[in-house]
Amino acid sequence: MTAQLIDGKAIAQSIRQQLKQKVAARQAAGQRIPGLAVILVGADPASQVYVGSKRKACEEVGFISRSYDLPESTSEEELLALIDSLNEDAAIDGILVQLPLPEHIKESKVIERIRPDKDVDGFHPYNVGRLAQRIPVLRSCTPMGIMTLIKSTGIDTYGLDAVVVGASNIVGRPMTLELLLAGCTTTTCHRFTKDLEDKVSRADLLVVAVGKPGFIPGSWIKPGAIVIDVGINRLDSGRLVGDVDFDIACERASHITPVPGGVGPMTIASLLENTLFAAEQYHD
Ligand SMILES: Nc1nc2c(c(=O)[nH]1)N[C@@H](CN(C=O)c1ccc(C(=O)N[C@@H](CCC(=O)O)C(=O)O)cc1)CN2
Repeated sequence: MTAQLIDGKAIAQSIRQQLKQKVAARQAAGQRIPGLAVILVGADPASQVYVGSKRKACEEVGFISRSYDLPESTSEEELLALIDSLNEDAAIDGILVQLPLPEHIKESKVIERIRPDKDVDGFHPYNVGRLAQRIPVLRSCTPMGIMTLIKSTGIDTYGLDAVVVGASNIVGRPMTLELLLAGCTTTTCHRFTKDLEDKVSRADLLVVAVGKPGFIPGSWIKPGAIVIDVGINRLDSGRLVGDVDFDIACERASHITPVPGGVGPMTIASLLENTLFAAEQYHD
């Protein structure tokens, strides 16, 4: 078997195209243009790339894009004060603070300061709690994008055995909640999980978000499984690879996401979808 590639780059592009048309229609109807504020603290090179892509995508669909590049030395109080002012800014529908933050700033405090109706990252405990209670509103971008990719395969998720490897707040935990909502029997694996191979090899649907190149050997993949690789690892050669041994996994899986061009672009497409959602549902 050779797996079918799930083309996140193409799907994300089509979402951006649809959003562009919706924004143009709002403009033609004399409605307000949605606004997204993107905050970067420090100069982490990967974060700079991701923030740059978010701002570019924002402008491409016609949103108002506000950029705040703050020095590494920014205090927690200064960042919270900026969030307070954006919370009250009527032109801004979404506030995104790029993670990770410098160590002297407490992430949970920053996330909780963003008003839940402007939390387009979907990280606020209110929004994660809504997802946990099956009444999602603003959903975490990477898991939301992954659900769009899975839907694009046309496969019915009800009753599938799903395994999520990684239990971060950004991906693993909200991913588990999304899959539960989609009717999967879901196992979340983490650093204390015993016999990972046993869990992974039973997965009809596998999501891996660990950040270690080749962490999951291809031989562990259940024949016919759907494999979603969230990892983005840059090798010394400069090549980007995922967390799954792609070549062997391709021989066993039915569907697989590539790295790059799989989950990454969907994170950004979901952020834009959330920003329009916030404008329409909360601020119009
Ligand atoms: N506030 C947030 N911080 C972070 C998030 C997030 O959703 N919100 N997620 C990750 C990083 N991330 C978004 O910020 C992200 C990662 C990767 C991509 C992407 O398009 N990747 C490309 C490859 C890009 C490259 O050349 O390096 C791909 O996979 O094709 C977009 C966004 C952590 N922080």
